[in-house]
Amino acid sequence: MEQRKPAITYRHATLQDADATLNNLLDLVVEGTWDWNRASGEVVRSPGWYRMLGYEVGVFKQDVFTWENLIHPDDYPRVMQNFEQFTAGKIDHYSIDYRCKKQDGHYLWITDNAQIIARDDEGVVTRILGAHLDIHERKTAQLELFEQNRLLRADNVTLEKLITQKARELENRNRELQQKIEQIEQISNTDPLTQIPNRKKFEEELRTEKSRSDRYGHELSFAMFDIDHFKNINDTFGHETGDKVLKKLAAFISQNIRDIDFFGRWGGEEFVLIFPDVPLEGATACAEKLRRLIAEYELFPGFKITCSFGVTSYRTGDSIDDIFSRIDNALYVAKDSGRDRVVELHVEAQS
Ligand SMILES: Nc1nc2c(ncn2[C@@H]2O[C@H](COP(=O)(O)OP(=O)(O)OP(=O)(O)O)[C@@H](O)[C@H]2O)c(=O)[nH]1
Repeated sequence: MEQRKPAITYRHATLQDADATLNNLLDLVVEGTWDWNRASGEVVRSPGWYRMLGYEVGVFKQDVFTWENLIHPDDYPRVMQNFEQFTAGKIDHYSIDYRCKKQDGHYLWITDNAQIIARDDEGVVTRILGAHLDIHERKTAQLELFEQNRLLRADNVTLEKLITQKARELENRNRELQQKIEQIEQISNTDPLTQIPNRKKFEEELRTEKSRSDRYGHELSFAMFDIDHFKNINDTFGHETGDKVLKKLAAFISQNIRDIDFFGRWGGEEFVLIFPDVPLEGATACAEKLRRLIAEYELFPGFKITCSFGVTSYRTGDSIDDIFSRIDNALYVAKDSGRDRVVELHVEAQS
């Protein structure tokens, strides 16, 4: 039978060119190669070998200890035994899965394949070529499956128990997710400076209370207040002090309202209050109490502020714009008539 000649794919003018082709091809088709030479004691490793484990190329000494130090301690005896049997000619093939330490400290499952390519006159191995392949995903999936099968087969673990365990894990995961969702919701509803509800949350709350009032015919009132001459505070003491004033005031108001009242920051130096189940007169009295408390409160030693309030109540069929137009007018009148006062605007006053 005629012998098939190997096809000659490459012709190189120099050995250097041939080396370059070989190295580039190796880097393309195998993830990491190694080449052990007994005479020099060196192990030459390809760039892919370093990259697979996340190390900078060439960072290690080119000796066998580098390799031995990276093998997972649980796999080490098995790998060494296999390697010795291979070099002693007791097994024909060297192909073994084990874990190698990556730069980030985690371990990567690899398959290590090797071939003896030179022996001396006495038959002692003098050169071995090998290649590492990343099998991490496949191996970890396989091990998890083995573990589940093992648990299933174990006398004390029934399928039912395994399902219960998985269900519990899922429950914990769901609880964590729920907590994350609540945290995100909390952040999106809170004013970052004062840590009280923001305008978005206020508008949501307003819609809810409006529907509740429509449904049950409950009274519903609102107040908006604004710090007097706040611009002067910023201009005189600086923006940072202005921020501290806003924070202190927000905390102070929060402590002086009922739990069911809603208090939020509308924006800038304006704040809003919702008084569910309270008629206009009640809201005005509450605003008056707050106005007085603020005027008496020393935010910093010797430092006081005043606020102007606009108050109105809800009339069935009012739109949010109607409510705001009234409350804005009331606040405008409070400012225009000298500040540090509460002005209420009856529904009839608008109609
Ligand atoms: N420090 C600080 N200042 C703010 C913030 N938001 C708005 N301001 C300032 O609040 C000031 C509001 O000024 P004006 O609207 O003129 O009102 P005012 O000086 O309080 O005067 P009246 O309301 O008429 O009594 C502006 O100088 C804004 O820059 C904030 O978050 N921090």
